[in-house]
Amino acid sequence: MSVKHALSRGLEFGRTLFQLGILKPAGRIAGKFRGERLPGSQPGRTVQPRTFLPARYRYYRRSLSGLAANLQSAAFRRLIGGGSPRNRTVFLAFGVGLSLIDQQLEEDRKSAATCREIQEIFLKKKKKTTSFERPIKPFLSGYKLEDYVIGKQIGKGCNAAVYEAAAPFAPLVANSECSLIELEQIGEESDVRASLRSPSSHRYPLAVKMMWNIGAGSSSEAILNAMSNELVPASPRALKKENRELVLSGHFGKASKRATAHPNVIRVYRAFTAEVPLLPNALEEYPAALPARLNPAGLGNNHTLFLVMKNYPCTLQQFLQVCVPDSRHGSMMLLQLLEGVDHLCKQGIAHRDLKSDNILLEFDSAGCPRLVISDFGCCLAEEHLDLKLPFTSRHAYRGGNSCLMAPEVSTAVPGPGVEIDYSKADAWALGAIGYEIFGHPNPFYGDAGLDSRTYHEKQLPPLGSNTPWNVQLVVKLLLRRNPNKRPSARVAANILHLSLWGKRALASLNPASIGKLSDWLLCHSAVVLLKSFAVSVEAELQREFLASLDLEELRTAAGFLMHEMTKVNV
Ligand SMILES: Nc1ncnc2c1ncn2[C@@H]1O[C@H](COP(=O)(O)OP(=O)(O)OP(=O)(O)O)[C@@H](O)[C@H]1O
Repeated sequence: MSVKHALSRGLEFGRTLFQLGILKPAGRIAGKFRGERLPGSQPGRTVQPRTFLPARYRYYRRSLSGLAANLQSAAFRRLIGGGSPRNRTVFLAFGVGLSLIDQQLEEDRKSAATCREIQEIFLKKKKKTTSFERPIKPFLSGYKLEDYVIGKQIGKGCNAAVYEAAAPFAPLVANSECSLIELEQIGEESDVRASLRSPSSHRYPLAVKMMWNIGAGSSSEAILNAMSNELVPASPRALKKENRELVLSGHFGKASKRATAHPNVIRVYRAFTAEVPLLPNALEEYPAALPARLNPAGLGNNHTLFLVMKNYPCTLQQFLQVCVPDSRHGSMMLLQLLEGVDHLCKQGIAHRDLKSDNILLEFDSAGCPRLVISDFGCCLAEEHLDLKLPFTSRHAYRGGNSCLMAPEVSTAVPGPGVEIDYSKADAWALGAIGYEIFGHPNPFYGDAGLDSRTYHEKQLPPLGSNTPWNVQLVVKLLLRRNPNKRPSARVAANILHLSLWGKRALASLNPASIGKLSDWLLCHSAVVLLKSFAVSVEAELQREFLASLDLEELRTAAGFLMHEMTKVNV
C-alpha cells in the first residue's frame, strides 16, 4: 500500500468517524475496537437522530488514542525489528483519523464557547427586560381587597371565580397596553368576538381570582397551606412579609417552589387572604361556595385566598373559537407554550393541567397572539421531588384533565418504589393542544377521542397540508408514547426556532459542518440584539431562545429536522 493510498484511507476513515456521531451502525464498529459499548448504544436506549455529540467524539478519540498507542508501540517494536510497511500505513491512517477528530473537537469547543457567550449576553439582557413582568407600575400596597375596584365577573372554573379589577394606586404603564387587533368578521358576531373587540382590560387592567374555600379552614395559615400551588407563579413581593416568610420557610409542611418570571407564564402580583365578599353574580354563579353569612345554604368558609394578576382579554380556547391563526402565528403560539413549559421544567415544576382554557391570550402591537400558561392549582412543584412523584398508592394525585394526561402518567401502576416522571408530561399535552391551534379538534377529546392510555401513534390524525411540515414533525414527536423517544420541550422549541429563523443555516447544514450552526447563531444574535428594545412576541421568543442556548439540545433539534428534511425532501 502506497503512502498516498494510506493517507486517503486515513482521511476516509476519519470522515467515517465523524459520521459515527450521527449514524449509530458505524459507531458500534468503533466500539468494537475496545470491546466496549458505545455511549448511546445501551440496550433499551433509543439512539435519536442526534448529531455531533462532543462526548462521543471524546470517546472515539479515547478509543482511537488507545488503539493508536497500542499500534504505535507494536509498530515501534516492529520498526526496530523492521516492521512491515502495512503496519506503518495503518498507523499513519489512524494518525490522520485522530487529527480529524481533533479538528472536530476543536470546532465543538469553539461552538460551545460561542453558545456560552451568546447565552451570557442574553441572560443579562433578560434580567433588565422586565416588560412582561411589570405591566403595572410597581406598587407597595395592594395587599387587601379594599385596595381594588372590582368590576364584572370574567371567568369561572371548578375552584374559583375571576373578576376584572383596577387598582387606583397603580395605573397601567403606557407601553404595556396590549393593542387588540380587529378580528376578521366570520359570520355572526359571537359574544367572545364582541368582548375581544371592546375589552374592558384598559379600564380594568387587573384580574382578581377569588378561590372557593370549602373545607380548608379560615385562618391565613390553613388557606395558604391548602392553596399553596396557586402561589407557584407569584412574584417575590406578592405576599406580605409575614406570609411570605411562612410560605417560603415551608412552615406548612409542603414547601412549593416559586417559578421565576417568564413571558409565557402568568405572574401573580399580589396574593392575600380576606373575608369572602358578595361579588356580582355570586349568588347565581357559585352559591354553594359562599359562606353561610352570605348564603344560608352555602358551604364555604368565611375567608379565602385572592390572587391579583394582569387581566387578559381571553383564553386560548375562546380565541380559537373565533379564529384560526395563520401558520406563522400558529407556530409562534406553539413555540411560546413550549418555552413556558421548558422554563417550568428547568425549575422542577410540572403544570399537570394544560388545556386551552388554562392558557390566557393577548396580542402584541403587531397583532401576534401572546400566550401565558395560567392556573397552577394542579401543579407538581414540591421542593424535594424534582418532577418525580412517588406513586405508592392509587390515591396519590396525578394532576387534572385526565384526557390530556401523558401516557406515562395515565398508565402508571402504583406500587412500592414506583415514581411517575413528569419531566416530559406537559410537553406531551402541548402536542395535543397543537391540533387545536392549527384548527383541528383535539384528538384526545370527545367520546370518540383517543385514550392516552391505549392509543397507537399511527392512530393520530394527520394535521393536513395547511400545517407547516415542521409543526407536524413537532406535534408527532411530542405525542410519542415513550417519553424516552419524546423530545423535551426545549428540544421541540429548538426545532421550531430553527425552522422559523434558521432556514438558511439548515439548508446548508450537513452532518460534518456543525460550525454552520454557530455561524448562524452569531448572525441571529446580532440581529436580535439590534432589535433588543422590541416588545413583540417574536423578539421575546428570540431572546428567550438565545438566553437558554444549549449546544447539545440545539444539535439534537437540528438532527431531528435534518432527518425529517431528507424524508419530506425540503
Ligand atoms: N388573569 C386572567 N385574566 C382574564 N381572565 C382570566 C384570568 N385568570 C383566569 N381567567 C378566566 O377565568 C377562568 C377560570 O380561571 P382558572 O382556570 O384560573 O380557575 P380554576 O377554578 O382554577 O380553573 P380549573 O377549573 O381549571 O381548576 C379562566 O378559564 C379564564 O376564562
